[in-house]
Amino acid sequence: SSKSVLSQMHPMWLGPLEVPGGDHQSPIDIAVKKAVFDSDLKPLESSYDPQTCQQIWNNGYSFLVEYDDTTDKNTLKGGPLQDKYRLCQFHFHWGESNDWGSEHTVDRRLFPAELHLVHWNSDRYTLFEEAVMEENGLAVIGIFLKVGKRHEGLQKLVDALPAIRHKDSVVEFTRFDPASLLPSNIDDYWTYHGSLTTPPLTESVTWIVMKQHIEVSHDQLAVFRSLLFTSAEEEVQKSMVNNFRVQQPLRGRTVRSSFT
Ligand SMILES: NS(=O)(=O)c1ccc(O)c(NC(=O)NCCc2ccccn2)c1
Ligand SMILES: [Zn+2]
Repeated sequence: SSKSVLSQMHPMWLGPLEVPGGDHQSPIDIAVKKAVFDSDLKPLESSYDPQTCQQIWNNGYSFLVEYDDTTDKNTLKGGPLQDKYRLCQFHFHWGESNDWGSEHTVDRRLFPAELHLVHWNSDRYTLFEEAVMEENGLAVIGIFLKVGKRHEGLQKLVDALPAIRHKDSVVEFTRFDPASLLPSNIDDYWTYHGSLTTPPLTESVTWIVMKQHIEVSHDQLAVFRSLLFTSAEEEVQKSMVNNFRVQQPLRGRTVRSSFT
């Protein structure tokens, strides 16, 4: 799973840190007209097993739904990827209002939230912690959330949030199908090479940002904002909102699109 060394390495997330010398940082603004159509990009192939869903927990920065990634039961391949990647967790970033919250933007347009499905290269590495340090180590699918109709698949997750309000709270969470959160069209996406958007900010991510968003209701998103950054012991409780990083310079990178 993806917790462990990463969270110990950075006890405090002090906001959008600049990484000295990092020129492949994420997130970025996706300028649609500047994206280059690449006909070699294949359709994405994902295969997820809901039975491998294990827990949902608040890590003090977001909430994560974690999967058993000790076998090749949840795989992602195709698209821009040369190898097979294994899902380890998914999480979200969101704002205090519906006007902002996403990490990536499209022609500077902000969305109220963004879902990240985190996969690591199981053809070349044996652990997430290894892959996170390598250039071709991770593949993260980014999906924008818009406020609209209620998302039936999301509700099971929303109902679990009150049990993990505080930092470091964990509850068992089973039989959740991550595919239920994918938009109907996963063939249209942008892809570029970038980084984790939180410490350690390593430049190990092949980003795959979906053109089609998913819709969630205002009330569902409001439950995200009821989470807390702080642990139960802390006197001052802080709402978990605005847990996104600001857009980073493109530094000459090309964003490719799988569609014209
Ligand atoms: N947001 S992201 O780029 O998809 C991503 C994916 C997998 C990850 O492990 C991380 N980062 C991560 O887990 N960092 C350790 C916990 C932490 C530390 C500081 C701020 C936020 N989160 C970010
Ligand atoms: Zn993320």
